[in-house]
Amino acid sequence: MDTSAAWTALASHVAEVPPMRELFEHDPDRFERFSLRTCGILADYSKNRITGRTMDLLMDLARAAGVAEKIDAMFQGYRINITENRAVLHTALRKNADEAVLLDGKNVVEDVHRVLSRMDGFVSRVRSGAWQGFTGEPICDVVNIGIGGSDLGPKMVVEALDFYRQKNLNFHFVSNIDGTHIARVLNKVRPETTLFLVASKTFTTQETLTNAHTARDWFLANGGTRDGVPLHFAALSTNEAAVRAFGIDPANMFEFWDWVGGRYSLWSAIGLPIALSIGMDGFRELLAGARDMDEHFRTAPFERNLPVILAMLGVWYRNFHVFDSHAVLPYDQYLEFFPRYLQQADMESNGKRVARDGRDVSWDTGPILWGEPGTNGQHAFYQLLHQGTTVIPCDFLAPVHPLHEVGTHHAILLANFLAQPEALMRGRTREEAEAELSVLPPEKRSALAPHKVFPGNRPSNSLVYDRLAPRVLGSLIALYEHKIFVQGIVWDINSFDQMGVELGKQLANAILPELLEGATGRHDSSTAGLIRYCLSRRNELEE
Ligand SMILES: O=P(O)(O)OC[C@H]1O[C@](O)(CO)[C@@H](O)[C@@H]1O
Repeated sequence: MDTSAAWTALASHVAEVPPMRELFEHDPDRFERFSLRTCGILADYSKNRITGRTMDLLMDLARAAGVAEKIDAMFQGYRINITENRAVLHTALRKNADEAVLLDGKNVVEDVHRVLSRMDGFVSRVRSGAWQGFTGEPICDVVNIGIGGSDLGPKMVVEALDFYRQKNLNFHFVSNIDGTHIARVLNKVRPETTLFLVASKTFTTQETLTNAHTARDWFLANGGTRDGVPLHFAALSTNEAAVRAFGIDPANMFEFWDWVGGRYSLWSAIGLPIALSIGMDGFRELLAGARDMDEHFRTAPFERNLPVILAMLGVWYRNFHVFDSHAVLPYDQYLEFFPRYLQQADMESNGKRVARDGRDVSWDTGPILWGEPGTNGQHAFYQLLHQGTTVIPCDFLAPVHPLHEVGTHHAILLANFLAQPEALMRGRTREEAEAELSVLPPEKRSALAPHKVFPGNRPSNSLVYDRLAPRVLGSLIALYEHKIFVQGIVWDINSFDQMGVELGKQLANAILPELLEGATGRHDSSTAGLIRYCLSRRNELEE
């Protein structure tokens, strides 16, 4: 890849791009040239270190990498997850019922809509109160037990769409094996009125099964009856045998399939908490928003294709400027968990060091993704964004309209949302800093001025939508999914496995019996020393 003509051209082009301040001064139409409106989102990418030529070269690279062919292959259900020999068909989860996607000759869209209608029935019974617990009371609390993709997606969306939540239902998400997590939730709910959703694609994940057992034990120890278990436990999974073995009736299981990656699963039965919260119509709107973005991604020319543009800008910074990290900064409190959700989507997908053919890559792959809602982040880490020695490309997101009516908050929020990218781009020169300090005596002025200089030329994208609603949220999530996909193609990695999470799990499984039995096995001196310390301190603390 890094020896291709497109790559080489980009490498020598880096030095040709003038600072953004200059580019804006010379081109009053820069916003029009480098912004795009699609699927309810206005994306302004003009505050990037790009010229028209940069974008041409980036699109050449996308073409050379075979992005168009790979998009087709994904949508058609080819087994592009080569290490697991699986299709990657989360896009089929948002197809209309009259569409078809064939996998091994079977139309998977029929399966998708069969499960959607089962979800529909369940959701309306729970929401209307027709679904009753073992004492005849309706459900008030839904506890989703899952981790990774079986937690982050539904949790992020339930929180993001809390405005639309049916208010007599409360949602809780338990993921961590740290017993504190489930204990704190169980303290807040009653067995009579709680519905547990055990969400796990594989139904073998240690954290989820341990938490699910704890929940069931708590249910039975607090008045719940064995006959009541089916009224309070449902499973969201691909693994019917394991669901049965756990003791959940398959009648209470909402199915999905191995062609849905965990981090792409919120559109499947894993989205049941979302549907319970906002209703099935709302869930279908979320799917429709993703479908809008799928269509845009599948059909728009690269030059007007938002996921491709954002992906290639990311490649520009990661590979040609060697920027390590990328910040996602929603100026929308409802999107509090969006960066955390994207961490799995992006870093589990593209945190790879081996190319599809098994050879080590000689180029950088996925960045570190992180972020926090604005304006909170401004008072924490923005100092580094503006004046640190490292450059961090940012995505700023904001709604034009809030979903509340409290005072002037939204104008203040938007002012900050608009000012931060401007400040990052413009910076402040030494002359400007000195001019601001003109009231000071010259020696004080020159001592202080360097500290007030902002280098500027720091890139960002601004994404604006009308107001956070299921449809636009669906589009936003799918936008990032496809961005990640395109980058994986350019980096020639398999974005759909996650083997990097295995080794730690295996070693933890080896250490667990040592902790339980109080013995230390064969480890390096550091790990052995830590195990010995924990064992002896534990004994001392328990005495
Ligand atoms: O849904 P499951 O099978 O419990 O897996 C949970 C998570 O664990 C992983 O396999 C590894 O962390 C993720 O990819 C997945 O989302």
